[in-house]
Amino acid sequence: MSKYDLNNSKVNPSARWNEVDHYINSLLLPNDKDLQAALEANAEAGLPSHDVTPNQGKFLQLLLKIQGASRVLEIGTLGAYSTIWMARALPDHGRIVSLESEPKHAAIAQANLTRAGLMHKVDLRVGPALTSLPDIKEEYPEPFDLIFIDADKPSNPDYLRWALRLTRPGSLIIGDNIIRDGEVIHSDSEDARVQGVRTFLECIGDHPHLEATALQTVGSKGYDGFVIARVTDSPVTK
Ligand SMILES: C[S@@+](CC[C@H](N)C(=O)[O-])C[C@H]1O[C@@H](n2cnc3c(N)ncnc32)[C@H](O)[C@@H]1O
Repeated sequence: MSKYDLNNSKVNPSARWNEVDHYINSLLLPNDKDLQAALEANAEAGLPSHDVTPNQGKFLQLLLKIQGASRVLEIGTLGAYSTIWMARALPDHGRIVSLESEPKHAAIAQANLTRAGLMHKVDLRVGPALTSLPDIKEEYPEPFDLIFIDADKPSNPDYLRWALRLTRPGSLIIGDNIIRDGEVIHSDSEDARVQGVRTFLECIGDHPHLEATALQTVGSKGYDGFVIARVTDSPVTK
């Protein structure tokens, strides 16, 4: 019997998800020393391993390229692993603004971005995102092409309100970690992160100018998923 036989109750399916991620990555992803160095520096500094997986980073990078994005906003930098993936997809004049509340995380992020030669494309702001966002609106009058929301989940409904102010028809808004091991379906959850994600998804679903879907994912970081919403110029029929 294969060790991956899911009918075998002794098998942990996450081992299979992990190995499939490794298989996919070995075939499709670049062997990038700066991305690897960023993960190593994050671990050495004791940062939580809450960065996107390599194949998710590549997915974000492809979305930026498909979107032709040159102005990107990220809420939740951590050690800038996702920032590096996205900054690599920007044109020469492109810019990614990344918001991080923890000074220690931001310092590691800055070192990782500097090592990767990307600091000239990144505006890294330290402080609670809800404090930084009004300044961003003042300083960046042009709408963002893509916003990646990946910080404290209870604030996701507020981040969505800001994202709608900072985008234009055609912009993409992406939210990470919205499945949460399936906990998202529990309306009576006492987890503020689950409730934040549920309200976020409900606001997206109710908004007349957002067309969206959410995908469940499995992989080396377990069972989770993301939502992708596109801002529309005319109301969406749902
Ligand atoms: C999931 S991690 C981000 C991972 C990163 N996007 C990546 O994939 O490499 C979330 C980050 O958001 C930061 N964060 C939490 N609350 C925040 C807030 N109110 N404002 C800004 N950043 C916040 C945390 O300190 C943490 O570094």
